[in-house]
Amino acid sequence: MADKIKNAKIVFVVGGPGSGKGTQCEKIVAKYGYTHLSSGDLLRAEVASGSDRGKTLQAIMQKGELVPLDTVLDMIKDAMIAKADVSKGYLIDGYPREVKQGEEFEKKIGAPALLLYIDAKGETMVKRLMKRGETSGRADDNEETIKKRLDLYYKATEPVIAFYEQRGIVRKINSELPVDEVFAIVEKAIDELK
Ligand SMILES: Nc1nc2c(ncn2[C@@H]2O[C@H](COP(=O)(O)OP(=O)(O)OP(=O)(O)O)[C@@H](O)[C@H]2O)c(=O)[nH]1
Ligand SMILES: Nc1ccn([C@@H]2O[C@H](COP(=O)(O)OP(=O)(O)O)[C@@H](O)[C@H]2O)c(=O)n1
Ligand SMILES: [Mg+2]
Repeated sequence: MADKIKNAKIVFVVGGPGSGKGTQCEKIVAKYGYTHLSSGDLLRAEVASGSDRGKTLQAIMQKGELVPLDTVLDMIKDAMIAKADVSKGYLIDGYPREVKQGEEFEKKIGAPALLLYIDAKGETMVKRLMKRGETSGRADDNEETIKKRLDLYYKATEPVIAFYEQRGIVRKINSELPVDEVFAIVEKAIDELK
């Protein structure tokens, strides 16, 4: 089954909480028709299903901690296979969260062609998430959990960027700019892929 996705273009979208990953992915989908898979959204869907597994996940996410690697990877892989026949490429949003997650993804699925590094200042991310929290209904968009997510991002996820920089596939995107200006930079990076 995994053979089907071996030749697909894979783009990792990495950045801190609230940096704007989801916002840019939506725009990429609209222009390029890629399949957007947000690992956070997949996990939230499992929570919403009310399953036992969802209950365990909810407790972890509420604390801003990382869900076990195999759980997330299996969900992403299943979702990729489900879209294999129609997909022009995949946006893997919010994964890998740590270097080990990237290594396992490559073992089980394949190598990314590009890593979009969505970069905003810590204070900007906190501000955006506090604002989003007014309406998002996300249990983790509160001050305490945001701080933990941010700490974990700097500790565990930033090394992912350094890891893929050695391969020359990282494109750093300044997401302090207005959304459309950010997207103009994103477009250049995606166009280079073709
Ligand atoms: N000014 C500005 N605001 C943005 C930009 N991108 C996103 N935002 C705002 O920041 C908030 C967070 O954006 P998301 O796209 O949900 O961020 P994310 O990186 O997917 O966040 P997580 O799902 O928490 O990982 C949203 O409410 C957006 O309105 C941007 O480029 N510029
Ligand atoms: N690869 C992933 C993605 C999300 N998660 C969990 O899901 C939560 C929300 O992820 P997200 O990508 O939607 O949001 P941010 O934390 O990036 O803002 C994280 O804080 C983690 O608890 C995870 O453990 N592993
Ligand atoms: Mg998101």
